[in-house]
Amino acid sequence: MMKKIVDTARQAFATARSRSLDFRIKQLQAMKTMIIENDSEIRKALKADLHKSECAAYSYEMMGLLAEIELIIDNLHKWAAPQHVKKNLTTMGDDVYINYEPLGVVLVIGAWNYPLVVVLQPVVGAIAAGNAVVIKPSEVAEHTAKLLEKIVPRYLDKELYPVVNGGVPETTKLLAERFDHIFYTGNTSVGKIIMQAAAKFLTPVTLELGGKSPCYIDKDCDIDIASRRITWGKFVNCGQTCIAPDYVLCDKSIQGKLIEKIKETLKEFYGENPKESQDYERIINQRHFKRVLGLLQGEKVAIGGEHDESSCYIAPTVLIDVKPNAKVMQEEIFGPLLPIITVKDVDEAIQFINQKEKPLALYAFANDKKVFGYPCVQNLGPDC
Ligand SMILES: NC(=O)c1ccc[n+]([C@@H]2O[C@H](COP(=O)([O-])OP(=O)(O)OC[C@H]3O[C@@H](n4cnc5c(N)ncnc54)[C@H](O)[C@@H]3O)[C@@H](O)[C@H]2O)c1
Ligand SMILES: CCCCCCC=O
Repeated sequence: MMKKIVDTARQAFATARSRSLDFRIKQLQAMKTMIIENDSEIRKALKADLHKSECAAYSYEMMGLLAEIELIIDNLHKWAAPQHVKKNLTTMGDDVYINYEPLGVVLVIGAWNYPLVVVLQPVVGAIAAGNAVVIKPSEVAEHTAKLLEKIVPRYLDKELYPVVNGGVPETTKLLAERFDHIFYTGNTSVGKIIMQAAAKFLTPVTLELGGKSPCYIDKDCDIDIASRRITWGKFVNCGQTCIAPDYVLCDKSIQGKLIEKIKETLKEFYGENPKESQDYERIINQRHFKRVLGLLQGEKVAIGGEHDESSCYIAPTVLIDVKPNAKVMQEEIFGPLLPIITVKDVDEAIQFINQKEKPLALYAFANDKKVFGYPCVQNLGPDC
């Protein structure tokens, strides 16, 4: 079955219809229409999968996707045009230019945490570049996956852009086929499996993986702003965001104020009881609920800690006095737990981070223009 789907996409690509810029733009316009016409179905699916609010569904999933489609439609003719190249001694007798060619059949494998945008955004790019695309949503976000399987063929070319649903066995079978590019979003262990499968055909890959994203707060920076931005970045989508601040490193003298400010901000964002807030998401399933709860065991809770297995609810939780070798420090948390570890200065913070795996993202709140040799990230989250 997988072979048939990929062969059909390859034959459709061979007809060259996906190469025409007008065709690509029509497909992208159709995807835009699909999102707009199925707005309420999409919001329902995201609610069922992750308890996303209407506002979160639009702001974090649909808005970026629509903006990306519009940006590409507006610029595709310019971006896809051959680029002039200056001649040199070896090319002086030739017509010299760079011509952009589609790769062929692309496989897009998505993750469950932002199950619409993480799946469709790479598809948008692959269509714009003239490819056929086999679309594999995450089975973990089952409502969104089923919805994509239902609506995509109603709007897009069915042969060029098939949606394949299923779990590990189906994805494994898909990966046995030859693709011309694989775009995978998900955890690092599976990323290695994807890269191995691609290596068999020397297929190039794009791997959007996870990891730890430390946050450093200097004692002389604006704690109100830092805690507000960290609270947003950490607890949006119940901590299930690839680049969510994973843990905080700060001076002991500011820990108390930081906790107090995070508490205040949580109340403002989610009210007295986040469980009753329409704006607070849920852990995707019981397996991940148990995994996150396992990271909480034995740790000292400064805020939150409440949980309810039947609804996969874990309150926004801040942990203190966490040991550098605690379990919660060993793996990407991917849930609403925020450990705070005190350090005496930025050098100790750097040393701490360098002992661990290379961070995915690094957030620094400091008055210095540069920390860790990089420009400071000052704008995590809404500045309001
Ligand atoms: N860098 C980014 O842009 C980005 C964005 C979102 C999520 N992520 C990362 O993704 C991770 C969360 O996603 P996840 O991995 O739990 O998602 P997941 O469980 O949905 O897996 C991702 C995809 O891999 C497939 N898959 C799973 N196991 C497989 C196997 N053994 N062989 C072949 N295919 C397999 C699944 O079918 C799914 O389509 C986190 O680490 C997060 O940081 C990264
Ligand atoms: C706030 C939207 C972020 C989407 C990032 C995807 C990674 O998890």
